[in-house]
Amino acid sequence: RMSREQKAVECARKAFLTGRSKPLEHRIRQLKNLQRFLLEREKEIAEAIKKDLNKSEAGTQLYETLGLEGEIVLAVKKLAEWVAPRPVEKNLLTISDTVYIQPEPLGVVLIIGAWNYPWAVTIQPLIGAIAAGNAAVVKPSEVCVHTAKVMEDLLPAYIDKELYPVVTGGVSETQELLRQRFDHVFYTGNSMVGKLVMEAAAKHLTPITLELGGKSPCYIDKNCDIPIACRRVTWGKYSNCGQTCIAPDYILCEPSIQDRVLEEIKKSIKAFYTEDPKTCPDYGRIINQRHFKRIMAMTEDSTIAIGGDSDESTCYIAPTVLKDVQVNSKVMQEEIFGPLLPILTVSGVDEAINFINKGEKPLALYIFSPDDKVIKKVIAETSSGGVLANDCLVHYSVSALPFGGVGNSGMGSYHGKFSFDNLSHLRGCLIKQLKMEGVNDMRYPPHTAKKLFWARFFILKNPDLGWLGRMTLLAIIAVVAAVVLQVRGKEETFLISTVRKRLQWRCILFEVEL
Ligand SMILES: NC(=O)C1=CN([C@@H]2O[C@H](COP(=O)(O)OP(=O)(O)OC[C@H]3O[C@@H](n4cnc5c(N)ncnc54)[C@H](O)[C@@H]3O)[C@@H](O)[C@H]2O)C=CC1
Ligand SMILES: CCCCCCCCCCCC(=O)O
Repeated sequence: RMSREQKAVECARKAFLTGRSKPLEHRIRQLKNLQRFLLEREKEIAEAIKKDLNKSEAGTQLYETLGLEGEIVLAVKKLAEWVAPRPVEKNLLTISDTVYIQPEPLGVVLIIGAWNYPWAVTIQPLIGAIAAGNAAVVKPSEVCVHTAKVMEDLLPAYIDKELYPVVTGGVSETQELLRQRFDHVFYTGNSMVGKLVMEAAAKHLTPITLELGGKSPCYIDKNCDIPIACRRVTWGKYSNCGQTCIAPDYILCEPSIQDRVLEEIKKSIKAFYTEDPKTCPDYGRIINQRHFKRIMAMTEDSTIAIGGDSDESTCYIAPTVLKDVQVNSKVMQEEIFGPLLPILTVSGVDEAINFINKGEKPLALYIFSPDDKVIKKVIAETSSGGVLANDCLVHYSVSALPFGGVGNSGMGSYHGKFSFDNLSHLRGCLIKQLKMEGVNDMRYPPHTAKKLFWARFFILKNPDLGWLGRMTLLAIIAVVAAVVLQVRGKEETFLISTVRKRLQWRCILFEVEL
């Protein structure tokens, strides 16, 4: 008997094979339906996420649905351009051919979402999958019980439910899905499960995108405007109660500014979340007791400088800052994913860079400095999924930037056109005419030194030399063609003149293209 997961995949595959996901009009209609869903179901979305994560309605819009709407609007506007053939530069050998990249759908994509921004990380890949003409099986995180239910119950009323089925469930259902054959798996979540996803996908040689996490460092230079830096870091850290994949995980700064940093973070916490964050509607909760216990255990061997209060029954942990934290302390052993902000002191930017480079490549890296040289030095001497100077999180909202990790923080990227390209096959296409066979002589056996000489010339020369360069080169081609063709009779002389004329035409066409 087929499992529910198998049935969903088979249904999506069957729908994909009808070809209806491919026409541009279909993709745009589905994207607009998705946008309508976000607007018409705003209330249900907000209520569910309030129950799951204690997010306020404004917070849900600001951090989740606004970004999704922006991505839909962009995809609808740009889709005709994205799906169109992309002409590429040619070498002399292919100068008279049509050479281009044709993006084509991959097939059926599996989207496995995480719980922390359950709409953003589940629907954003779906936007890419629809735009690229794929079918997609959507698996929201079971950890956000109410949100998963809204997705399962309401989404099918808006978008093609056969092409884009929602499958809910936990670990065993996800494992059952992963046993099926997909054309791409897009996973968001922790690195440990990321490895299991990769292993399962390897069995079918299925390409994957892994949007993972890690410890994103934040270096604060002693010369920067500390109140402003700390305000931005406080926002980046405590939004969604620290449960953000790109939250600054820890601060690196010189000992001389640690107290000022503490003072300013304290002021910002108060300004954002009042004296009593527990009663503030903009301050979230830890997703469940397992994570609550995990986070609280991290504070055990460090000094709490700010916050530290907690309430297990409501999964509340106050915005907390730990000072003079040691490298081997518990809080530095794994991604915190909660409202703890450790400060580690370093002697300066060089030590900060060494420290960062000893760890895994992070998803985000933050530098606060007024000095462009310091910023550029950190960028040049480190690696991370994304890097931000003098702010936190906002790179996530720029559709023109690829969002994704590197090394331990993931592979592949998305947002805007990157989502489209990631979930498309970029097919290389070359269309040649059956004429001008003489030009090909240099590649046919018997191979000789002379033919090789001309092959080198034709293959290695890049005709992107401007108008004059191209004219000269095209003239040379005509001469070369004459040599290679080894003119032997009237018939072939005619051929040469045809080649020459054709090349001249090409030349004129090039100018028109310009
Ligand atoms: N790079 C990015 O865009 C993002 C990364 N993250 C990262 O995700 C992590 C937090 O999410 P998680 O707690 O992992 O979310 P989670 O517990 O919701 O798991 C994510 C998905 O994996 C599935 N899953 C869990 N265990 C599994 C198993 N053994 N086999 C197969 N599937 C399984 C779940 O059903 C769920 O759909 C953090 O490390 C965070 O940094 C979170 C959001 C965005
Ligand atoms: C107005 C600025 C909005 C900034 C948006 C930040 C959203 C962060 C979402 C991070 C992704 C994740 O952790 O799932």
